[in-house]
Amino acid sequence: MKIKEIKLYQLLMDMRNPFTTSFGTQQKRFITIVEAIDEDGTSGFGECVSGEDPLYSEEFMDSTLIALKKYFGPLVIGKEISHPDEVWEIYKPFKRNNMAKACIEGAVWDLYAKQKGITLAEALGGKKTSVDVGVSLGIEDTDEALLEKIDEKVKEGYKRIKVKIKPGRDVDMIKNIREVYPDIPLMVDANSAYTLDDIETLKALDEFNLMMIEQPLMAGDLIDHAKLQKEIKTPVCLDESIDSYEAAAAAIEMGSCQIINVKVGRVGGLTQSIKIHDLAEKHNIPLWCGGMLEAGVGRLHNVAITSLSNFTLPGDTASSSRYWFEDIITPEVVAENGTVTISDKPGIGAEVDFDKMKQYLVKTETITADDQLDMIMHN
Ligand SMILES: O=C(O)CCC(=O)c1ccccc1C(=O)O
Ligand SMILES: [Mg+2]
Repeated sequence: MKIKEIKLYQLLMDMRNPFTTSFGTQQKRFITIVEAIDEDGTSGFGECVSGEDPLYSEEFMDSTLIALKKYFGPLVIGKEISHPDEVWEIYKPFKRNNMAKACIEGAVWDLYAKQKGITLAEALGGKKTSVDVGVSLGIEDTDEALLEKIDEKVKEGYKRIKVKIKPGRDVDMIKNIREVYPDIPLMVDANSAYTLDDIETLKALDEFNLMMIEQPLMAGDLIDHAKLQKEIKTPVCLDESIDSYEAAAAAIEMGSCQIINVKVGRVGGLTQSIKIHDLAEKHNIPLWCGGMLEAGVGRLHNVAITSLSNFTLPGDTASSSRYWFEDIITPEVVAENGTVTISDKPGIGAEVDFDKMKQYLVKTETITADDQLDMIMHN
């Protein structure tokens, strides 16, 4: 394939429910959709998952938009690409900016699958035809309000419930949940809100038969996570800390976690996700696919990567309707009884609906062969 043009659609979508984590509360989501158009007219789609502000990681929507326009778009336009793995190689000299890299790479993967007439899941080497999913619930003002949400999601059949915690909204809250639901598959996500000084709190959480504690400490603190994992029996799951294949390898070797949450954008794309998948499988580290409040395109990429064999735990890819009044794809992602069926249509398996997208569109940018790489450094 040879990409002729890349279109970036920046969207602003209202969320159906406010979502609160230890970072704060959000009610709107900025999203960038990438369309990579091949010489033969086929389009592949990707979605940039960076946050609006650099709270989850260093990337944010304005930074990724610049990175896409200035580097990662021009770097692939007009190049003969025979396999999507080559995109990571092309981007290699350019450090980090993983979410920006991943969304174009994802569009190239979709394009590749469409040209081969196979599903994205098949192109990635996935064998499953459906995937199990759970749901991630934000912090609520009261435990009663959270219990109501849990009740709703348990009834909808989600395969596990994840609740966000932060200092002051942790042990008592989990105790109250466990009193009502002693047996549901339950886990917590701290988004790095604790340090080892909070070890007593984290040890107290060890008593509630949680599936895992996700990212209790700061990203980068692989050593402290290893120390923590030695002190508790609940598996530590890493999210923010696993920002590359190398970080995954280090975390596994040091015993910093027993479970990894793979987010395609965070690790730099689908090729890197597969590499982490294969390594984790070899080391008996189960995986699940995390979410970044994605619109439909990102949601379908998550479903596709979850089709790989070592994604054995339910992920965060809940139904489109949990997040959006109307998603931008047809059909939307639907979890029925906690299971999403993978479409057998080529690529991501649904149409990007430009009419639906119009209502959210803030701006469109087009990158063409005229947009040469503009750098101070020269080879
Ligand atoms: O439902 C989702 O998309 C996942 C929600 C979620 O937990 C999350 C949302 C935004 C940023 C980080 C996280 C996280 O997994 O830590
Ligand atoms: Mg997380």
